[in-house]
Amino acid sequence: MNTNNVALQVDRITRIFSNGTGIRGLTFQANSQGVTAVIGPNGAGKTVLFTIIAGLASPDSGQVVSPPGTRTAYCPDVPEFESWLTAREVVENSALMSGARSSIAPREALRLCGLKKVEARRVADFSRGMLQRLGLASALVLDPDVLILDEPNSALDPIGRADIRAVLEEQRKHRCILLSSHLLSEVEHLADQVVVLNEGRLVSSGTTAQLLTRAASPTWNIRLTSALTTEQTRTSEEALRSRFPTAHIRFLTDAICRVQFPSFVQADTELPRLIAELPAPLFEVSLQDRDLDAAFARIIGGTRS
Ligand SMILES: Nc1ncnc2c1ncn2[C@@H]1O[C@H](COP(=O)(O)OP(=O)(O)OP(=O)(O)O)[C@@H](O)[C@H]1O
Repeated sequence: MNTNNVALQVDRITRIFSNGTGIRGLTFQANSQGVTAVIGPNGAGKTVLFTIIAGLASPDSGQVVSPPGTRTAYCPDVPEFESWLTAREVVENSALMSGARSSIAPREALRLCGLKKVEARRVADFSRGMLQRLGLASALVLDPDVLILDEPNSALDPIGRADIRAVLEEQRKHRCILLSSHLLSEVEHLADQVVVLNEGRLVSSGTTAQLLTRAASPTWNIRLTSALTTEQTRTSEEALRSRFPTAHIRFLTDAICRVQFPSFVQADTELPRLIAELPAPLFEVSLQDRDLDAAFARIIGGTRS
């Protein structure tokens, strides 16, 4: 393994439960700085994978390799704490457990995670969102090289999500962050690398841009400056379909033509030619569904058994 920039090498990890579910032969690596997101539908195997990487469970086979001395912290989706402790005591205890001088002091971690005002409150009255913030604060003071966050924003309101995103944007510069999330817009903002699991298998991985390009069957709406007659849309559709046989071409209205190409590569060469052959001048061209949700649906849709 090239240890220079790699914090984590997940090597053919398999864990199968007696009911046949689990994870199978997962292999990927994560860099020392940056965010690797693991995404997948419910039951895909994200939590099983994370607990193995964190050393809380053992795989049936395969291994997780990290440089010697790597410190790992794992934060479950809704962490549990002793209910009689205050938020500050929880984070201070966590800092004590780290046994090392952390680069983030407890009070700073509480502030970063938006808990300064409630640091003296007992966690018994904390909401799920506040517990998620507290879980992250407790993990940060451990100063981990690998920070594993299982759905860190599942219980957060939009302000909470923005707060945590800002914390992770800063923390990604210092450590390897491994996170899972069903909020793909958050993943798209944060992740340098995305690993897609489905039914326990790795079905795709790469940068967000690579995933979007690979999974895409890109579609454009082409709006014309003037409306066509019914006869014009019919003959134009026929002519374009015979000139561009691999594209799906359909007039949605008398002034909007929808075109879908099998790949971006093909669209790069064919879309300008197709626009030049339309029977009226162009008003605008807009790319449809260019987000991770759409790519994810296509990746998962294409692998469901
Ligand atoms: N202790 C266990 N015993 C039996 N099956 C288990 C156990 N833990 C997990 N599984 C199964 O392994 C599969 C993966 O579960 P996991 O919790 O990792 O999914 P996930 O991707 O985290 O899902 P979600 O998005 O719903 O949190 C599921 O089918 C689950 O039922």
